Amino acid sequence: MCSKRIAIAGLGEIGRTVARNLAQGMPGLVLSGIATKDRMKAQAWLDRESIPCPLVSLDELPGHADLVVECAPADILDQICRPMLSAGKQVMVLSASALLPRPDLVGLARAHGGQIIVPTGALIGFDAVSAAAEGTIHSVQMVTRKPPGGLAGAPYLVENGISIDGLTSALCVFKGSARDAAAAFPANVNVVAALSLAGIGPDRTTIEIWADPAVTRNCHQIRVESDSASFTMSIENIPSENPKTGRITALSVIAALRKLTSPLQVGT
Ligand SMILES: NC(=O)C1=CN([C@@H]2O[C@H](COP(=O)(O)OP(=O)(O)OC[C@H]3O[C@@H](n4cnc5c(N)ncnc54)[C@H](O)[C@@H]3O)[C@@H](O)[C@H]2O)C=CC1
Ligand SMILES: O=C([O-])CC(=O)C(=O)O
Repeated sequence: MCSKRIAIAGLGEIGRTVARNLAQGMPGLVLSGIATKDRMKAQAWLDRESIPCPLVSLDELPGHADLVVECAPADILDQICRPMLSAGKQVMVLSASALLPRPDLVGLARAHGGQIIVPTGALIGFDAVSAAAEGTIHSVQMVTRKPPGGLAGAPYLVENGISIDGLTSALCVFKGSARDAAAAFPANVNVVAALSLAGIGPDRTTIEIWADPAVTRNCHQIRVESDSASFTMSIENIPSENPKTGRITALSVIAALRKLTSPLQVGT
């Protein structure tokens, strides 16, 4: 049987870990292409890691892959998804915040037999949330606490003149819907965007975001009330070299990729 060809768009924190794992060998999957901004830097990294893989442009991805892992800046989500979905292929989307204002991409997938897969990423418990969503979920509330460096530069902070430099105690910088949070913090709370898609949608899912100098991890707490169960989940993510991104995110992608071809699937 032919292996499923997996390409990566964005060779940063997540992309490099996924590339390394695919290159080391994952049953039924093969690393087939990488699209990156800086080709020279990417080629030097591939050489150092002894990973043979073609570097391709974003519009060449459909010719090289059955599935693209999108782990690039949010503003190029469209450029990655459109060609793949129009060709009836799959995209695993990490920039979930950028997906919320683009329901047309789901329409495109539907029209052409393509698929968008949003992995659990840096969060937890999408199995329980999506199971509860088969019944009636009354509310999904999330609280995120990050070290200030994990929120630095977010558009909402800049536009509203909110300084988080030199904080000595926790500051609530945002309270509102997942939809508004995703627009306000596009590179910081993809987690709540993904959670909203698993559950009751971006307008009914709520989040508080705290800049907290007392934490060293990206901490997320979720409370779900539904007609089948009430549950509280929390995760404390160790930041990767990119302080915005928890280390577990790339591992979630690898686990989701492994499920695509595994003879045993565990979890919803
Ligand atoms: N869903 C989730 O749970 C999570 C999602 N994310 C999101 O995943 C995405 C990737 O995160 P990281 O790997 O940490 O980011 P990163 O900043 O480390 O890597 C992004 C890479 O994309 C490359 N890039 C820039 N422009 C490009 C272009 N035109 N074509 C191809 N590549 C380009 C950059 O050079 C960089 O290497 C981000 O949007 C981030 O916000 C991050 C953490 C958790
Ligand atoms: O959602 C994100 O973009 C990243 C995040 O909170 C984490 O890694 O814990």
